[in-house]
Amino acid sequence: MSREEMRARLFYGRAGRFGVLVDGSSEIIHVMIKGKRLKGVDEYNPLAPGDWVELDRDQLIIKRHHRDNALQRFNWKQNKPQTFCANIDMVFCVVAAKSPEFHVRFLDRLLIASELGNVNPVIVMNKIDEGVEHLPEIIDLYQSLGYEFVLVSALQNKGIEYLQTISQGKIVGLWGASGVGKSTLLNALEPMIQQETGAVNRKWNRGNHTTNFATFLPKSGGGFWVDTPGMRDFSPYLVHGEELVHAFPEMNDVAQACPFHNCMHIDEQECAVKDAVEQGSIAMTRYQSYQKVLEESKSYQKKW
Ligand SMILES: Nc1nc2c(ncn2[C@@H]2O[C@H](COP(=O)(O)OP(=O)(O)OP(=O)(O)O)[C@@H](O)[C@H]2O)c(=O)[nH]1
Ligand SMILES: [Zn+2]
Repeated sequence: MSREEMRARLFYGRAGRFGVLVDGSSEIIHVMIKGKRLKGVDEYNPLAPGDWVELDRDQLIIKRHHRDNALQRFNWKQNKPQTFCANIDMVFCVVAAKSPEFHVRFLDRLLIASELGNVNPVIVMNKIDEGVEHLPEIIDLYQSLGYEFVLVSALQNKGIEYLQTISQGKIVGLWGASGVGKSTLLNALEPMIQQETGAVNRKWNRGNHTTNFATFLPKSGGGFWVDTPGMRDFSPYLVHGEELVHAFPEMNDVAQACPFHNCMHIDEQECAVKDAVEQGSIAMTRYQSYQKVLEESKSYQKKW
């Protein structure tokens, strides 16, 4: 790194202006990308909260550093991948027990995108005060896959301390469908943040991009919360169809036994994954999630 260049971390941004913290500094400065476009990056948003960037001596962003991980989806409106945040420690996949109605496929999509993005997911089921009696099988299934499944009520302050404990000092993303209670949860997790959240959002999320960007919010005791916009539909972004199987912990090993080494586990005559689904060792709902996500990715991928 030359003396003129500075490494900085991006905290928020929108409409071409980004709030960054330069290494060694404690004050956020507002900067832009040099020439408005980052070389070689063709994404809906070239930069996301959590990105490490390089600034030149005029404090213009000239480079995005390699990402260790990222939360992404495919943005159908823009026909491009969209990154919510990068370089985080874990993500809470937030679902609601009853309202909005719990959909196993939506949860799978959050998990798939977390796995594809190389971010460790924790399933957080909120609004358990509305009842979970219909859900024990679901909880069993996801626990058997190795996922942590935490039951909470943001409204009644249940399970909140546990979430605080497991996320102590970490950078934690929150994502989920619209209305599952992410904002309420964030306020329960971080009562001090309440006002600040509003202030940051008001300032940076004005206009018609309101629902599209994530923001880093400081946690008491170190680390950050990364609040993402509520989503109505959600498509994990697949660079190649082949990578999808790796997002399923229960399929990964089984797939090694498929006789065709390019097996996509869909139409092939012999397939270890399909056999496992028939035998019940892979849940049908999970396989259906696999099929759907693979199928829809074909419409934005030119070739496999
Ligand atoms: N019963 C119950 N309701 C809750 C709980 N947490 C949140 N809610 C309610 O759910 C509704 C949606 O909560 P929000 O926090 O706005 O949800 P959100 O996920 O941030 O929604 P978006 O802004 O659309 O992403 C509100 O009416 C909350 O009061 C809970 O633990 N129990
Ligand atoms: Zn197969």
